[in-house]
Amino acid sequence: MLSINRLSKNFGDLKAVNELSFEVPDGEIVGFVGANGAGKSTTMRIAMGVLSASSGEVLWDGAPISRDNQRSIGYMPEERGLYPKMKVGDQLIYLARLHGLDKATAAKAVDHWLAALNLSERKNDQLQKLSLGNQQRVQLAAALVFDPTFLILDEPFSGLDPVAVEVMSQVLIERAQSGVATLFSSHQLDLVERLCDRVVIIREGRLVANDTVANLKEKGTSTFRLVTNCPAQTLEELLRELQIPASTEIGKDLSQVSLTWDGTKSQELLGQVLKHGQVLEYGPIVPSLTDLFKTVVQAPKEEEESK
Ligand SMILES: Nc1ncnc2c1ncn2[C@@H]1O[C@H](COP(=O)(O)OP(=O)(O)OP(=O)(O)O)[C@@H](O)[C@H]1O
Repeated sequence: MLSINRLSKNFGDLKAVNELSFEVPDGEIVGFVGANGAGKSTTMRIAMGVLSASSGEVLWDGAPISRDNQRSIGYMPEERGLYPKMKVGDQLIYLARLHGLDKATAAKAVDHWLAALNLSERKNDQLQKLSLGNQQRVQLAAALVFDPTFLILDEPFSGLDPVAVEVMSQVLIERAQSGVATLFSSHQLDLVERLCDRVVIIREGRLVANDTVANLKEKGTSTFRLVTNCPAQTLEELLRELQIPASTEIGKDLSQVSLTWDGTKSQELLGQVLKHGQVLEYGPIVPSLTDLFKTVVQAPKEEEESK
């Protein structure tokens, strides 16, 4: 398990990471989400020991980062970092050996990951001759080739075509199923929603949400929608009678009325509407992770609220 405990990082006056705490349990994929400059890469760099913290700590299975446990972490840095002129296969073997694999095991692992990421034919090409998307696949192979227990991936999906996204997604799901703890940052919230057990949202270095996608959606569901063929005038009378403040919209063909409201007296309204017509749609509007993210990121900050 990866534990981030009250981690802070200051760059001069800027608090890039501010008392941040969360965990990535074994076998879970945790999505790390935040606007540009929120502090995701800084947190990941500190976790990898590339950058020092101003305060707080990062623990890998209860221990601070060391040469030993660094070997069990697959890292894909934002700035990438492979050798452009080295052949794909050679650098993966080099990395696997660096992480302690013997020659034969390293060669086998490289062939396995190149095949899994559809790169076998590029094994003897220089990295720089590959397209950016394929270079990114090699970066993922580099993070995986020594069979890490943890994965820290900084925007692994950026710039990938849909096929590559699918390949990478499957790889991450399989790794999680075999017990690997994965933290990945991404701005592709549809992917985060699909892949992650848990989502950590940060804003200006601070934690604003740490929950399952399902729980976040449940908490963020505050709007109801009802569509009916009951006459608009009748519906408006019902709303007045029940004192429900709702916005109604009459369909283009005038045969349907839809309304959205905060869910007050939803059952009573449903019962009344059914006496006057058919209910064609009824229920809470479940927000997407993108909607929730916008709400969280655009919400007034606490200090502004308290002014
Ligand atoms: N070495 C540095 N020196 C000074 N400021 C830095 C340094 N590294 C990062 N920052 C600042 O820290 C803040 C957090 O940056 P960071 O790269 O962690 O954000 P991020 O969430 O990864 O953003 P993005 O989604 O754009 O990659 C930003 O304001 C950034 O400008």
